[in-house]
Amino acid sequence: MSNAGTTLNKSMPVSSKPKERTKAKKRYLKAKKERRKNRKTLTKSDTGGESGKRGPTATKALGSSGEGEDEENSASGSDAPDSDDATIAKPKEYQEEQRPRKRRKLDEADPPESELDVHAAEDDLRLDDEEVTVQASLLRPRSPTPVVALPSFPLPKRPDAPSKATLALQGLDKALIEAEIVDPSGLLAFDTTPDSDGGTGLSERTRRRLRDLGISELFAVQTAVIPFLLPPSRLRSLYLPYDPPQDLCVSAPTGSGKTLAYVLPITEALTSRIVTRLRALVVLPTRDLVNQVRETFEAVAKGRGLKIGTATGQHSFAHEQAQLVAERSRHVQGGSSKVDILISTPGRLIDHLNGTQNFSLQHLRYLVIDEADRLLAQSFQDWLAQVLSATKPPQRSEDLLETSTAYTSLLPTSNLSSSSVPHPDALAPAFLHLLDNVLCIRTDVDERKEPSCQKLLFSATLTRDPSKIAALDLHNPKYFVVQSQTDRVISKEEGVLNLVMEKFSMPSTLSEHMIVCDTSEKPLMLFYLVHARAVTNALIFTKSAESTARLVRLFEFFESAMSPSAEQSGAQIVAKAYSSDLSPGERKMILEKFKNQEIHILVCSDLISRGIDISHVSHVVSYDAPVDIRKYVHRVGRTARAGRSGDAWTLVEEQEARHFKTMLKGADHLDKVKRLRVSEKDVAALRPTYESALIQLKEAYARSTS
Ligand SMILES: Nc1ncnc2c1ncn2[C@@H]1O[C@H](COP(=O)(O)OP(=O)(O)OP(=O)(O)O)[C@@H](O)[C@H]1O
Repeated sequence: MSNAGTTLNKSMPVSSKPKERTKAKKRYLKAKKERRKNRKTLTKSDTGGESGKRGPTATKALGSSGEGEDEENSASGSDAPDSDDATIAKPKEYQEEQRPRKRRKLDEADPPESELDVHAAEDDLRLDDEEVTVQASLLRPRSPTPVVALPSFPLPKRPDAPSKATLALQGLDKALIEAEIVDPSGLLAFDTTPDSDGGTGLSERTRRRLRDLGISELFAVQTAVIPFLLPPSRLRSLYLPYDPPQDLCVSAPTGSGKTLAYVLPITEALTSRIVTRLRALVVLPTRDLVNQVRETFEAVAKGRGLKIGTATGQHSFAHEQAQLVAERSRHVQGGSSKVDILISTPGRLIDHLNGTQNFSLQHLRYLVIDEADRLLAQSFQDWLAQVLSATKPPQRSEDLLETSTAYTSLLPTSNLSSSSVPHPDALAPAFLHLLDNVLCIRTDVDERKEPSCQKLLFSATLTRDPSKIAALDLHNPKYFVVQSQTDRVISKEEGVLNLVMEKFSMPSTLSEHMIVCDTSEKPLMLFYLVHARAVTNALIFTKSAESTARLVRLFEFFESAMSPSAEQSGAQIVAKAYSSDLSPGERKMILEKFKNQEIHILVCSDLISRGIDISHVSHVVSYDAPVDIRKYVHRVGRTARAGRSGDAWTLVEEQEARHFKTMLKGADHLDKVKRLRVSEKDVAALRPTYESALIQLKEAYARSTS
């Protein structure tokens, strides 16, 4: 408004005779009023008062003064328009179009009614602008109530974007998200006093036994798992038909003590058993591991009277049957077992399930799947589904008759002899309803009895593959993830993500190196490591049994040429092959010799890359680089076990370097593997011997093929 006033002031200088002009204005206004009155009277008489029928054309014909009146009405508010003028109201856009430019400019500044009139007579009259402005502000309608600012709606608050970790955790199994992250440095020392178990959950007897074995503290994974598996003694019960136990998944680095984490609680829990039944089954991928775990069980359970058996195919099937089952002449519904604990490979286990009378898993309290990711990837005879179904009673029918036939129909026909005798005490609680000759009358309050089998999964590279995990049908599983926190304390989310993203934890005492070299130089690099870097007490991994045998022969030629006198004096470095080409007996003997340090270097395929625990292994060499991170983790994990230090070396061919580095990078591990550059100067002294050993090897192969 003030702007408009200023504009007027400049463009219309005030006249020298204001008084006479004011009178003239009054006269003009009066005349104008008269004219308007007359015109209205005329219009009414013309239209007979039907102003509503007037169109825009008629309105236009009224001339400029009429138009001004329209604006006057609109300015006075649309709520109570003068009835006549309202009828000729035109759309705003239309009015805008008709107005002269100058008028429009003033309108924009919201002129008062009186001002409009003044402009209508602008050619004749010059008004004092300020006077007009004051009048205008006085004429503007005012609200009877004080104007209060309306409360504004609060602006919608944008929620904080979820963190990357939260997004990555979406869709994961709830049990996995709620995993417990365990710090590997958390050791728990214990003593052998009878009054307190020191938080271990172990009996005085077990603690004393551990002391005898040279163990005085529990490792981190054991401090987490043992109390979980051994609740307070009053709650310990072998069968929990109405409250089946929570299953368990454990991911912990290699050499962190996972075996004792299940051997100790199983031994402790089964010590109180009265009748021998097959109550613990440990499944492992190889015979060597079965033998190793058996030794651990025997060491811990010494003097407890627990019977421990193995099934690996190392002995004849009939021999194993005789070792495992007591009653084989007639069918016993509850099964018959000579062992409390069975350690087996999956293949042989299936053989016994299908072919050994009275071999039953219905009493199973613990089902341990060690190296779980490897075993779950193994679909041999659908072993897992068969084992799981053997732990459960056959589908229960509401009709007793049906259930008993349902069960018998599942049994091999050879089992259904007329001498089949039910032994009520031999049946597991969840199987009791299957008794042929016991009439049970069900009521509505009967609760379903569940099998009490608790599944325990262990690995350093636990899978989170949902399809594999789903096949296990886990019951309310509890996850423990042991992860190195050397740099900083990691959050629970991070811990779970590391597991999901396969960023596996390695022993903190492990040093890792890689040598990138030409393929033809790999044997020379190995000899360099043995002679210049004192790499003995070592496991050397190759990609196949064939390359294992060839490398051992080359090594022998090289050593003989390198120090012929050492051979006679017995100071030579001894390398032997360990592969699937050897018989089980030979393998056992070689492994024993290596453990006794009569063999200094064991060249092997991935047959023993998992689980094997040989305490004095101080070096691991991947002669052929591993193709995936799991293989790498398990290979290098044969050293730096149980808190000891160790070195891992990987010989990477130039064309493999990119893949190897990408693999390590994907596991967030590239910076941990130091590159060792071996120059020609470093190997110069070894080269002539190496070349002569190569010639000898060629000749030896030529002889054997001719
Ligand atoms: N509390 C302990 N105190 C001392 N030594 C222990 C303890 N627990 C386990 N060990 C030893 O640590 C070594 C490694 O244990 P174990 O073989 O159970 O490791 P692991 O976690 O199963 O490794 P992998 O994943 O390679 O199979 C074994 O020699 C075992 O005897």
